[in-house]
Amino acid sequence: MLGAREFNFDGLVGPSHNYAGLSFGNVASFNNVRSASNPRQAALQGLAKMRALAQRGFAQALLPPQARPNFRMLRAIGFSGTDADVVAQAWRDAPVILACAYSAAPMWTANAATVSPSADTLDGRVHFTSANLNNKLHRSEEHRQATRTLRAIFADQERFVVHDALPPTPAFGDEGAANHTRLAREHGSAGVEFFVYGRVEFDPSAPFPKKYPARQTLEASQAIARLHGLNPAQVVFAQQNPAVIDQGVFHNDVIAVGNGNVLFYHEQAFADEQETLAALRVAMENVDAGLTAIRVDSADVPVADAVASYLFNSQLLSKPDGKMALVVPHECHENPAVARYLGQLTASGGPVDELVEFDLRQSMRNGGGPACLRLRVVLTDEEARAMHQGVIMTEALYARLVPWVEKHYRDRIEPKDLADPQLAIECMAALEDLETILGLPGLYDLS
Ligand SMILES: N=C(N)NCCC[C@H](NC(=O)CCC(=O)O)C(=O)O
Repeated sequence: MLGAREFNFDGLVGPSHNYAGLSFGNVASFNNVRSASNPRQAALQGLAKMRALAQRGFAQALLPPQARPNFRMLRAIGFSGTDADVVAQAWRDAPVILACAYSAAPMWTANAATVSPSADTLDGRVHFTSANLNNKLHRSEEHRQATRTLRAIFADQERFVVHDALPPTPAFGDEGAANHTRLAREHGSAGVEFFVYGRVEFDPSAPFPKKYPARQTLEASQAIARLHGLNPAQVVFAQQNPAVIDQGVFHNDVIAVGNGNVLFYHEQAFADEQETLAALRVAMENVDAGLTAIRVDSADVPVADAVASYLFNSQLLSKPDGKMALVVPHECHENPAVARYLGQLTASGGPVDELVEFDLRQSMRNGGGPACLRLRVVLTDEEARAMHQGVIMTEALYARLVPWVEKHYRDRIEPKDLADPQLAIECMAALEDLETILGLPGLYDLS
C-alpha cells in the first residue's frame, strides 16, 4: 500500500448557497440567518482553495453540488402541481421548509460520508458510508445523491464499496467524516480510525449536551466500523465533551484535526482527555506508530475563540519534506489569541511548520471552514487510476469551472429570492452543464 496519497474532495458550492439559519447548534449559521449570500463568490472562493492546493502538488478533487430545490422532498410533504406551483405554495405555507429544500449544504463534504482506506479494511477495498445527517431536515436527504455521486466516481466494485446511509433514526445519527479521524504512520500504512461521538442512544447514564443537539451517536460510529470491516484493535471510540457542543462545537472537526501520526486538539475536546489519548496510543502501537499529540490549552485559545476562528477546522496536510502545513481560514489571522498561538506553533520546531490561509468567508458564515469543505480519501496509485478522473482538480478543469460559475451563479440571494421560480430553473441548468464538464452524464436524477 505504499505510494498511497490522500485526496481531498472539496465540495463545489452549489448555485443556491444562502443563509437560512437552519443549523441549531451551529453558531455561525444562526448568527447569519437571513443575510444576503453571494453564491458566485462562494463557489469561486472554494475553487481558489482547490486550485491553490492542487498547484502545490496536493491530490485534489471535487464532489459536485446537489440538485436544488429538492422537489422530491417538497412533493413528498404535499406540495403539488408544476415546479413553479410547488415553489409558490412552499413559499406561502412553509418558507423555512422551502429554504431547507434549497440548502447548498452538500458543499460541506466532510459530512458526505465516512471513508476507510483499503489498508484498514478486512476485504482490502476502500469503504464509504454516506452519512444520513438526520439531525437536520435540510441535510437529511443529502445521502441519496451523495451515494449516487460516490458510486459514479468510485464505480469499480473490486476496489471500492459505497454503503447506503445508516437507518435514518436518532439512534444512528451520523455526520460522516466530521467526527472521524484517521491516524497512521503514513497514508499508505495501516491506520487507526478514531470515531468521536456526541451521545449514546442506549446508555442513559452517558453524558449529553443540554443546550444544543449532539448529532453523532456511538451506535452510528460502531455500525460504520462494522460495515467497513475495521480491525477492533485499530479503532478508538471516544466521547466528545458535551460542554463544548453546548458552546457551538457541533462536530468534532470544530475542535480537533488529525493527520499522519499527529492529533491537533483543544484540551476541552473530549469528555475524558487522558483516557482518549491512552486509547489512541495503544491503538497506534498496534499499527507500529507513535502518537504525536499537540494540545492547545484554554489559556492560550479559549473555546469561544476556537469556534469563532475555526482554528481546528483546518486541514493538516503532509508535505513531501515530512513536515505538515495547516490550512486555515482567514478568520484565524484576525483573532488575536489564535494568531498568536499559530505563530508559536509554526516556530516551535514541531511537525507543523507552515500556515496556508484562504478567504472562505461565504462558507464560514454558515459554519463551514476549510476542513468542512473537504472529504479525505486515501487511495493507492492503482485506486486513484480506477476512480473517475473527471473530478480531479487540474488547471484545465479550473479553467472550465470558473466561467461555468460566472455563467450560472447569482451574486446575491436574499430569503425572498427563494420564491423566484426562475432560481430553480437556473440551478437545474447549471447542473446539466456540470454533468458534461465533469464527464458524469446521468449524475443527477433530474426526472
Ligand atoms: N463541521 C463540518 N464538518 N461541517 C460544517 C457543516 C455546516 C452546516 N451548516 C449549515 O447547514 C447551515 C445552513 C443554513 O443555515 O442555511 C451544518 O451545520 O451542518
